[in-house]
Amino acid sequence: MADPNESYSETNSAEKYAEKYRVQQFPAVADREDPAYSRCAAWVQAVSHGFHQHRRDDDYIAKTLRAYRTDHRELTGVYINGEVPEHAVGPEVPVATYATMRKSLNIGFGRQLESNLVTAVTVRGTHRRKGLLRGMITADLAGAKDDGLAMAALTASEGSIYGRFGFGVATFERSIKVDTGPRFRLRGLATGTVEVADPAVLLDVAPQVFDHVQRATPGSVDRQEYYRLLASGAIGHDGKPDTGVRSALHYDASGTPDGYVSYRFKGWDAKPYTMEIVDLVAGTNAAYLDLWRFLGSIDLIDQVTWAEAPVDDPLTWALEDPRCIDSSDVRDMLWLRILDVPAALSARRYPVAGKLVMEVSDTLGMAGGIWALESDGGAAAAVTEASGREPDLCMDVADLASIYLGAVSPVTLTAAGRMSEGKPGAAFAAQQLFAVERPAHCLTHF
Ligand SMILES: CC(=O)SCCNC(=O)CCNC(=O)[C@H](O)C(C)(C)COP(=O)(O)OP(=O)(O)OC[C@H]1O[C@@H](n2cnc3c(N)ncnc32)[C@H](O)[C@@H]1OP(=O)(O)O
Repeated sequence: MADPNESYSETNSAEKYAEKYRVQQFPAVADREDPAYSRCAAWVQAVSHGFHQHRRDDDYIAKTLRAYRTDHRELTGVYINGEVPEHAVGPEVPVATYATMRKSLNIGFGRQLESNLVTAVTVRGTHRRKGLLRGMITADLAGAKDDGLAMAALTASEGSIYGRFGFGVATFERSIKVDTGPRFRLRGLATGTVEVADPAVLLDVAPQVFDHVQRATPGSVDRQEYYRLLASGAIGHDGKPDTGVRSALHYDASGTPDGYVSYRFKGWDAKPYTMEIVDLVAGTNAAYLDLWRFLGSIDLIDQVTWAEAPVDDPLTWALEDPRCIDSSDVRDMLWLRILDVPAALSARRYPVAGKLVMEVSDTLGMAGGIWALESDGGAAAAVTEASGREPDLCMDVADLASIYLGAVSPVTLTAAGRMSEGKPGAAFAAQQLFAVERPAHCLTHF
């Protein structure tokens, strides 16, 4: 990794504040006897503060750091140099936090690209807008590129923060409420079996089932340890075991689990009576529909809600009455940042034959240039440096990230004035080149 202090001091605002702050980067430590544990514990408290959550107790911190350790998270903290005012939070608590872990991203047709996942970005309100985020993120992206990674990814708290750092929205999600009353009927018949299971089995089964999704779904990001804990009820959003979580498994014809749903009853005070999906992971089309058949059949329940539903959802087309779905809050989900354009383009498979010369601009100066992409419509694609050639399509690196998984159309980005065509029809050609085999969707928040 690049030295965070070095890149940090390269930015103007950082130079100004270099004397006031110091940046430390360290791995997550889970052993309470380790002298570095308390630094990690203070870091977790700072993240909770940054996201307006409760102060964390020792148990929560221990569980969190165990999960972080499993994911090999690297933590960054920015600390005040010297004294803090009397009674203020101590200098051992960072004023800014940032973390990374490395996981696979499915980039279409089963191909996986190791990516730098950015998470837990916070800057204490009393130190905001002094360039602390800019310092941390530019150092980290440069370090990830130096390590040979072509891609960084994050999920954003606000849509206005990360475009300036070259991130573009690459997948979407929506919230749905599904009326499971008498009009809920799916076309066709169940092909597998669904059975209720002890949620604890998901500690083992959830990662196995998710692996099917990871291999089959463009846009999917391999999951962090937290998810199997969440799905099994071992940890709720407050860090305590969630005894309200229930689960059901879907079995294929051979009796192997290939899907699961974790869900929670919202209580007799919440009308209409509602089952809330905690996690729904289906490795096959059949598992997905059968799990919905099961959810639609739960007695005494009027509706099922899911906050992480796909936008292009087979459920809509499987329902005899698609208006059973009340959909809201369609929103950006996965943001990508291409660190190395030729490496990212070469990693992809393109479903049609074609040639495209792309000019990519990058205000951070990391990944700009002109490249020619030539695909034979099969497994092979050549990406060559093409400085001096007339580009067919010009774009910012954030827009290339948006079209990379096929979920955003270059035709739309051209209409929006974000891309420009040097050759008429180039945006449509790019749309066909960047298409993937099924709609991109990411079930992993991080
Ligand atoms: C991947 C994740 O973890 S997403 C979670 C992000 N964190 C949060 O939302 C928690 C609450 N917010 C915060 O902690 C902070 O306000 C942060 C992290 C969003 C920004 O940190 P800061 O140190 O204030 O940002 P910094 O000073 O480096 O600003 C860099 C640039 O981004 C801009 N910027 C920063 N935050 C925002 C924002 N919320 N909306 C719009 N622009 C922003 C700044 O104006 C600045 O622009 P410029 O360089 O063109 O002048």
